[in-house]
Amino acid sequence: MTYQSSPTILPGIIGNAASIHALASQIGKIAVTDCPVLLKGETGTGKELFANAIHQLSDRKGEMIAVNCSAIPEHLFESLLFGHEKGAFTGADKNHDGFFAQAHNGTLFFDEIAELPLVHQPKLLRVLESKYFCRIGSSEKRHFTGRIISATHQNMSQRVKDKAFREDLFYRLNLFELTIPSLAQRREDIPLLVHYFSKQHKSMTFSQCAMDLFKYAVWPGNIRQLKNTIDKLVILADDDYLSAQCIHALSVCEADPDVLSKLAREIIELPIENKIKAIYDALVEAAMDQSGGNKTKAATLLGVHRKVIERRLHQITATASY
Ligand SMILES: Nc1ncnc2c1ncn2[C@@H]1O[C@H](COP(=O)(O)OP(=O)(O)OP(=O)(O)O)[C@@H](O)[C@H]1O
Repeated sequence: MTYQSSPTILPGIIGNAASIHALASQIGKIAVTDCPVLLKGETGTGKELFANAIHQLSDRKGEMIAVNCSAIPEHLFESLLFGHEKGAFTGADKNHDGFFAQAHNGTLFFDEIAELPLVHQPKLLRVLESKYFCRIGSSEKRHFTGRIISATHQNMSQRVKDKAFREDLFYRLNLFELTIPSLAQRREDIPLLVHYFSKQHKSMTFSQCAMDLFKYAVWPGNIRQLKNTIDKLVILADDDYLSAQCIHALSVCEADPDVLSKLAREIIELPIENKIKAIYDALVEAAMDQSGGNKTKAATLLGVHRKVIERRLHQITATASY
């Protein structure tokens, strides 16, 4: 199964699912404004990549500064965000720009925003409302010119209900709230992504069964997990052809137990004239997969002449290449 190109729908983002097109269209309109954006989505769905795309499409001259809110040491919070003056505290031996200054005319990306400790939330709110901040040890007001994008995999409304997140800050951050779909919600993009990630190492061919396995596997880590799986598979592969059997042997991903019923459902939904062809193709692909790509062995498995397999594979390849 080969693909000639991987549609880049936004800078660095691969996808062709309707949900991703809808998101890209919204982002095209939002990116050019100064409005804060809250990106929601499961881990590994690409929230940071989308934040980057928004930054790049915004034409902002400054950099995007990414801050992981769950990893900021409590005692360094103010110094890291606001910066400090030389001599402001023991160890402050020179002036230091914090994240607000570093994101001058750029974007300040707060990853894992739900993890921002309650005690620090009013400090962030104050900058968002006033657009000004002061370095520690100075009363000079500095203008914050960056744009705020934040991201979370948590249910923010629930965090607000639980009093773990301030409601006023939440409403400041989520002027635009965008949800990145999970991989399970955009399974049709899996072949594109598999091809894109494998091509970063070398050109590989995947059997249809291998693709079906990826398409219906369980991906709790979403695109990050898919990428890591493909990286591992391509590095460990003995040649440039990967069958479902090789993937099973390396046990790199967990198959969805419902895979057969999902495939059957897809075939059932096809128009009547395509049903038999789809079953026939699936059988040829399965036989090729089981025989490790050997046409003679695949023909023996199906009880047909080798030429039947060759003809069918030729037709499948002609329609699958795009
Ligand atoms: N649509 C995509 N096209 C290409 N690569 C993608 C896409 N989405 C995600 N990735 C890749 O998947 C990995 C995870 O993406 P990213 O770090 O942006 O996810 P995240 O949602 O921010 O994760 P977390 O919630 O764990 O911080 C990265 O290697 C990224 O390049």
